[in-house]
Amino acid sequence: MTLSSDNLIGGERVPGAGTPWRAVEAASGAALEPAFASATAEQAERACRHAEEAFDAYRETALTARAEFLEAIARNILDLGDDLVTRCMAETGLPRPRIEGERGRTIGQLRMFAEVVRRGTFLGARIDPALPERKPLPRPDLRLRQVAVGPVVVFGASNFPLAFSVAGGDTASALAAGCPVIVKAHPAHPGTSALVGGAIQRAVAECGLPAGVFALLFDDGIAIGQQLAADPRVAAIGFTGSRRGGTALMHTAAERAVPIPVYAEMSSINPVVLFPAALANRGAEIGRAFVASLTLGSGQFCTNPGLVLAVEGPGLDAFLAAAAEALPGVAAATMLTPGIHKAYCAGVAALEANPAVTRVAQGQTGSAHQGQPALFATSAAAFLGDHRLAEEVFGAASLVVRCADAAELRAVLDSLEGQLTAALHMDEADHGQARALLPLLERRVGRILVNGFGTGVEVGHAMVHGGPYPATSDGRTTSVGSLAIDRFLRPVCYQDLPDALLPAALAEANPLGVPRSVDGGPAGA
Ligand SMILES: NC(=O)C1=CN([C@@H]2O[C@H](COP(=O)(O)OP(=O)(O)OC[C@H]3O[C@@H](n4cnc5c(N)ncnc54)[C@H](OP(=O)(O)O)[C@@H]3O)[C@@H](O)[C@H]2O)C=CC1
Ligand SMILES: O=C(O)CCC(=O)C(=O)O
Repeated sequence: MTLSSDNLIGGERVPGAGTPWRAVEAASGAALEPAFASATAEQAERACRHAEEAFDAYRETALTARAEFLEAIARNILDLGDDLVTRCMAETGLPRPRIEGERGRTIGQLRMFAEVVRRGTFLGARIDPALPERKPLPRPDLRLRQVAVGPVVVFGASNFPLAFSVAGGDTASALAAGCPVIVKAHPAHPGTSALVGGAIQRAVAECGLPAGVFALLFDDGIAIGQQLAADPRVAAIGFTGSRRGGTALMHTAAERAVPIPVYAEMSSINPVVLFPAALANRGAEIGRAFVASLTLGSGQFCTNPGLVLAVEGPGLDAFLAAAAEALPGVAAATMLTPGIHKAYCAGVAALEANPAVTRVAQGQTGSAHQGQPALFATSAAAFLGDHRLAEEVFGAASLVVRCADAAELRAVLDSLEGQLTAALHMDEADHGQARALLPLLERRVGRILVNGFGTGVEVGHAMVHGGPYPATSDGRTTSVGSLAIDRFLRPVCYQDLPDALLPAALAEANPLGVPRSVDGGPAGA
């Protein structure tokens, strides 16, 4: 399969301009063909214009047609076959099972959103029928539905080249909502992005949709992303990446003449709380499971367990001893980009240099592009006195905080910024202590899980992959699961519109057969 390096705009392949750049093979640092050229400002402008032109027609597509479009994207991605897998492996250094698994997740996610669209629940149709005889004032006929917000810009993530990238959760949920999508490809995997972008562009044509429904733009700098974020036709942004990148986009979006929402998933250290009974009963077992989660995918997950909290005692000692025994057996693994590798090494070096921190164990050393796993420990007092210890080290490094008692452990949790997840390791005898922490955890995190680790987010209807700032820019939302569609919808109320003028979802006969509430309850109740 020939790999095109063109931008995809308005149904066409459009070569970029300027100095060519190439993807880097993660394992060797060698340049990969073909050369990519960044989109021009005019091309980004054109993508926005096409998206705006496509918006009204696309947002009113029949629900079945939109669902079939999402399914066609899934099918076309699968049809890319091994070309997609091998290119993705080369660009990211991630192993085949991971890429194949991520492809399955991406396809499953698109199909889940197809089902969400078919059901029509996301339209949130509500009817308060007119009460003309009501005293002292009659009530008008009120009907509400959710409508798509407008063109959405998606920034592909470096660490999930499929599931959080060109056809990932942000794109799938925005398309499901009825929003055209413009993707700014991540320069760490442009070939993967080109292949997946082509699959979406083909699906647009096969389904007879307006060509502006999808665009893919390449850039190895921030100019195109900033331009897109500032474009008045763009209505919302989806982003997964660094805190610096996410907050820069938040600022751009807030400073526009018409500010728009940015849904950025950024940094998280995902506290793991080890309760006393669980530690006493199976501290060593938890230590081994923790090392497996810490080092999965070279730790390059925003859900990676970067902080462990426990009260001092023999159980914690057993946990640390088991982790210290397991970690040296773990090989160093290729990291996604030289930049991410460098940032990881700098984060580990800062922990090494901190006099209040001791190194518990290290994994094996590797090549110049591989990250060496590392586990550190510190006291609660030191952690509370040094905010740098709470910063994310993106990769397979974690910090154990030894607490004198439950009150100190609570104080450490209370000091944390917003997080994606908190993992609690507990046995039945720990329930009382865990219950006491739940209200605090609810304030800090998006997902609380028991006897597991946060890596490997399930794509479903009850999933929350979000959390208070800086885990995300808007803690009211999730970027994974069917609720992610709500980010790209807004409610419109129709008051006293004649039936003939109402959108089909709200017409009296309910021709779409979508679920609707009447007077706040189920229709017909
Ligand atoms: N929490 C998480 O899930 C993740 C966190 N990270 C963190 O991010 C670090 C860097 O990784 P990376 O994936 O490159 O993340 P970045 O946030 O640096 O980049 C993500 C995307 O946003 C773009 N971007 C970055 N800054 C801006 C800006 N100011 N204006 C417009 N666009 C911008 C990038 O463009 P370009 O690259 O072309 O400059 C890229 O397309 C990692 O070391 C890690 O700490 C990374 C991945 C996931
Ligand atoms: O753990 C996962 O499955 C998802 C992690 C994630 O969203 C990320 O690393 O950006």
